[in-house]
Amino acid sequence: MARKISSQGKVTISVDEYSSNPTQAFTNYNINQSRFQPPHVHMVEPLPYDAPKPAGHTRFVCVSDTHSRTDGIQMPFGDVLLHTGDFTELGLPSEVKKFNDWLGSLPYEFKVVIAGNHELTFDKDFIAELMKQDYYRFPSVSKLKTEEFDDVQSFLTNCVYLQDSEVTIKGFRIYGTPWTPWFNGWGFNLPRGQSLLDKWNQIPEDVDILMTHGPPLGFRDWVPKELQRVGCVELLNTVQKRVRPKLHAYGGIHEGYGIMTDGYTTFINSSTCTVSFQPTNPPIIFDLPNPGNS
Ligand SMILES: Nc1nc2c(ncn2[C@@H]2O[C@H](COP(=O)(O)O)[C@@H](O)[C@H]2O)c(=O)[nH]1
Ligand SMILES: [Mn+2]
Ligand SMILES: [Mn+2]
Repeated sequence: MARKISSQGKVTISVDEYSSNPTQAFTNYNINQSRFQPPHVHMVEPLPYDAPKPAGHTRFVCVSDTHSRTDGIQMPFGDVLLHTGDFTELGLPSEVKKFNDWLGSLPYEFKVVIAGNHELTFDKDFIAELMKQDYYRFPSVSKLKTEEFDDVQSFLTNCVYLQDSEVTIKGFRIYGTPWTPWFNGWGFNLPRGQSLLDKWNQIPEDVDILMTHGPPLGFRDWVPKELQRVGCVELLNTVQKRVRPKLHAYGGIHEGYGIMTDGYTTFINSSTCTVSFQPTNPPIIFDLPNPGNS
């Protein structure tokens, strides 16, 4: 059982027995708990850009994984931009500045951004380790001088940058966190299981919108070339059993672009880039009723 309720009614998530094998966890949850079955769980058609925004709603524009390829993206009308990481290829200061200029050119009232595994310079422990190594896995990063990237977050002047932190915008509590399951040793990678769960445990209850870089298990997390699900099992349990946001926005798995619901939370994988890094998937818009509007 991946969830416990304390005498104070607080839900505690524990590490799932199949945490390290998400494909197996998916099968187990499906067979034993019908966790991914209709009618509650299903795909959702994206809202057309010309759909009128209902009164008393805020329109969110979700993008992710733009990977320094923003030039041709047609941005729709909306109120709040949510970018869920991998806005660069390597987190180079020049890329971050270019991304920030692009943000500055967009008309949204608010813009909220998290990092992904490609924002190497944003992960201070990762970059410190990289600088110690005498072989050059990422030559253009390794040749940077520390003072060029030390304060890289400060280049993001045209957005709110979240890193294991939250902001309230238009009454919505929005929490953002960049961590993803270890894959090829990039930034913000952690082993599946307790290490990632420790990060998810920092997400407060009552968050309206959760921004992560990668997907939870079972919701737009399929990697066709490997016939595998790669979403985080502990993230799924945290979202469905403890935090229960209205919107979970992410990217990370480019092939998983699309929208699903479990009947309560809407899951949006808005990866702009395809698996071959072509920036052809359009931003996804989503309307939420303003908090306090009944
Ligand atoms: N089998 C896995 N494949 C993964 C995982 N994370 C990412 N990927 C694959 O790489 C691309 C691009 O990701 P990026 O972070 O380099 O932009 C993604 O679309 C997947 O095909 C993983 O954890 N396991
Ligand atoms: Mn990516
Ligand atoms: Mn990524």
